[in-house]
Amino acid sequence: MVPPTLLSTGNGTRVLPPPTELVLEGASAFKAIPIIDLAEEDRTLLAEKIREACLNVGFFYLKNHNIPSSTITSALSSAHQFFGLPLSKKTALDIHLSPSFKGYTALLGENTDPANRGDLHEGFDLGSEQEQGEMRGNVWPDAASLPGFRERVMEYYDSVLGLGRRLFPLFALSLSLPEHFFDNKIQHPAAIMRLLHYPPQTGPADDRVLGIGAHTDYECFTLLYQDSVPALQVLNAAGQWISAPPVEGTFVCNLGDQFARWTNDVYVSTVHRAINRSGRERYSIPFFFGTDYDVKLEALPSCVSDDRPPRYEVVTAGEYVKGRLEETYAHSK
Ligand SMILES: O=C(O)CCC(=O)C(=O)O
Ligand SMILES: [Fe+2]
Repeated sequence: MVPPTLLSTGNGTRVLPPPTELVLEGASAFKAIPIIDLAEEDRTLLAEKIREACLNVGFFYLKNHNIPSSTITSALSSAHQFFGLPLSKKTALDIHLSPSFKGYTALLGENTDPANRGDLHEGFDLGSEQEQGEMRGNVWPDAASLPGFRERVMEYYDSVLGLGRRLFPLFALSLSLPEHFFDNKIQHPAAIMRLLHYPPQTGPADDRVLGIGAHTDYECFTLLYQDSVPALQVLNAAGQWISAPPVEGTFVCNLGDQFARWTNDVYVSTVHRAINRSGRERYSIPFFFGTDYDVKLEALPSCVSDDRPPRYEVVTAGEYVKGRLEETYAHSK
């Protein structure tokens, strides 16, 4: 683990040293996922805890996130209702019909790990209704089938978007950047949210069919709400799958590949998967927080040093995610 890292400026203010000095090159065989308490009032300490989790694990639970439990319960029950619709109503919204990758993915319709045969979940993807970019364009079940669905789901979307916006200044501090560094890059974020349903997997295990195959996420970070059914596992540097079970009152936050590129691999985008062997239906709601479409993912100044030159070609955030989505859905076209 990383030793205490606070530097004193002599006038009482504390500044975190450049994160490049602390990189362990993915050497962490973590055994558990840390919990970060957003009620912590010392922002430097909070940023330091986030930094440690980002350098070593790439995953953390967030507690005291201030999203009302009624908003969460209502989004979860909307997911139950949506997946309970007749298959024809769901396939009418097939994600393959949408140029912006919004809508329904059937069981085995997605294959997150190319070595696998398809993922054992069904999903419903949606994005911002305000965003003006190329990825705009939600599709919805007709209001008569699911009255209030759109409103309830968008209320949840807006709340989690707000939580994501609160995290960016903390990520900035954790990277020794000015607190408001990301503000002008998340004006119209193309954040994608998914409702997911994992039926229980029974019978003999086929390692090529999992709830969701081993993968990393594409955006900056993901805020995942999982119901009370465990399934999520996170890969540590020793090649062990570490469980990330539901912890009441928390979201799981994990870093994605946009952040790994931006931080020049100083922060880790950790491989994870989900397998539902609980015997119960499982529902989860990942929210993938990417930046504005045109933001260039150029190695951040605090993440480059003589020993650590930029590792990635510069691309825009939007093109990067679009390319990854095209690959994901290509197999089932
Ligand atoms: O449902 C989960 O626990 C994980 C979902 C996930 O990893 C994803 O959708 O990228
Ligand atoms: Fe994921």
